[in-house]
Amino acid sequence: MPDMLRIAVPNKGQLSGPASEMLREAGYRQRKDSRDLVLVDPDNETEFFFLRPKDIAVYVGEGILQAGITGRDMLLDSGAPVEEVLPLGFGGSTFRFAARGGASMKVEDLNGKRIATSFEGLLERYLEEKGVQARVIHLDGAVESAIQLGVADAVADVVSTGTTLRNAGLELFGDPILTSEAVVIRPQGAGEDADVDRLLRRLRGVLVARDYVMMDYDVHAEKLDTAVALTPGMEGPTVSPLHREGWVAVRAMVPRRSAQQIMDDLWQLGARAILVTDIYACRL
Ligand SMILES: Nc1ncnc2c1ncn2[C@@H]1O[C@H](COP(=O)(O)OP(=O)(O)OP(=O)(O)O)[C@@H](O)[C@H]1O
Ligand SMILES: O=P(O)(O)OC[C@H]1O[C@H](OP(=O)(O)OP(=O)(O)O)[C@H](O)[C@@H]1O
Ligand SMILES: [Mg+2]
Repeated sequence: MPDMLRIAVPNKGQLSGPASEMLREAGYRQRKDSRDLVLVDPDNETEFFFLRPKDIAVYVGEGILQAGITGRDMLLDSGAPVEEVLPLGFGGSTFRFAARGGASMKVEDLNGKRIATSFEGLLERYLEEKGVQARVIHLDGAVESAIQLGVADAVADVVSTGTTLRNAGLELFGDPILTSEAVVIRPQGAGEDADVDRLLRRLRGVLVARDYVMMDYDVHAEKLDTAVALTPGMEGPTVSPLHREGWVAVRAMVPRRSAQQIMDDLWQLGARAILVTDIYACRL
C-alpha cells in the first residue's frame, strides 16, 4: 500500500457534520456510519481518523497524524505544539464570560470567585493576562447549569447564537475572550508536505466555490470600464468580442453575497443577459 496521508476529523459534536461535508465536496470518501473510527480512501491515498474534537490537536501535535480539523478554541486550549494553517468558515463561535442575569458583573469582579468552564487552558491564560485570581472549576459540558446549581459564580463558555445562555437565565459580560471557527491544523514547524498541500488546495477550492459565483453579461464597449470596476474578478475579468457591433461579453467571479446587488448595478449601467452560475469546484 502506498504511503497514506493521515488526517484527523471530529467524530461528533458541532464540527463533525460540516467537516465531513466539506471533505466530501473536496472529493474525498467519508464514512456512512457515524460509529466508524477510521475510513480509508484508497483513490486519494488518504486515511481519515474520527476522533473527539478536543483530542485532535493532541494527536496532530504528537506527529501521529499529518493534519486535522478542529476548533481554534480547542487547539489553543490544548496547548499542543500545532499550528493553524487554514480557517474553514464553519463552527463559528466566541468564548465568553456569563453570569446570572442582572448581576452586571465585570471581569475585575471575578477575583476570588468560582468560574466553571470546559476550556480551562484558555480561561487560565486569560485570567493571568488580566491579573485576575479566581478558582477555575472544570466541567465537561452543559456548563450553563453550573451557576443555577451553585457550583460556580460565573461561567466561561462557547457561545454561538446565545440561545443556550439565555435559556439558562444568564447574561454575557466582558469582551469576548476568543473568536473561533473550524481550522485545519498541522504539527508546529512541519516542513513541506506535498500530500497536505494537495488537501489544502482542495479545501481552498471548496471555500471559493462556496463564497463565489460566476457572473456573465453583455455590455456596450463604452461602458466596459465601469462594468469591470463592479466585477473586477480575481485577476481581471475575461472580455470577449460579441457578434453584436460595439458590445462585449464579460465573465468574472463575484462574491455570492453581493451577486444580486451587482446584477442590479450592471442592469442600471445597460448590461444585459446577466447570468449567475454556481462554481462546482476550482483550483485558483
Ligand atoms: N453552537 C455552536 N455553533 C457553532 N460552533 C459551535 C457551537 N458549539 C460549539 N461550537 C464549536 O465547535 C467546536 C466543537 O465543539 P463541540 O461542542 O461540538 O465539541 P464537544 O463539546 O467536544 O463535543 P460534544 O458536545 O459532542 O461533547 C468548538 O470549536 C466550538 O467552538
Ligand atoms: O450559543 P448557542 O447557539 O446556544 O450554542 C452554544 C452551545 O453549543 C455548545 O453546546 P453543545 O451542544 O456542544 O453541548 P456541550 O455543552 O455538551 O458541549 C456550546 O458548548 C454551548 O453550550
Ligand atoms: Mg459541545
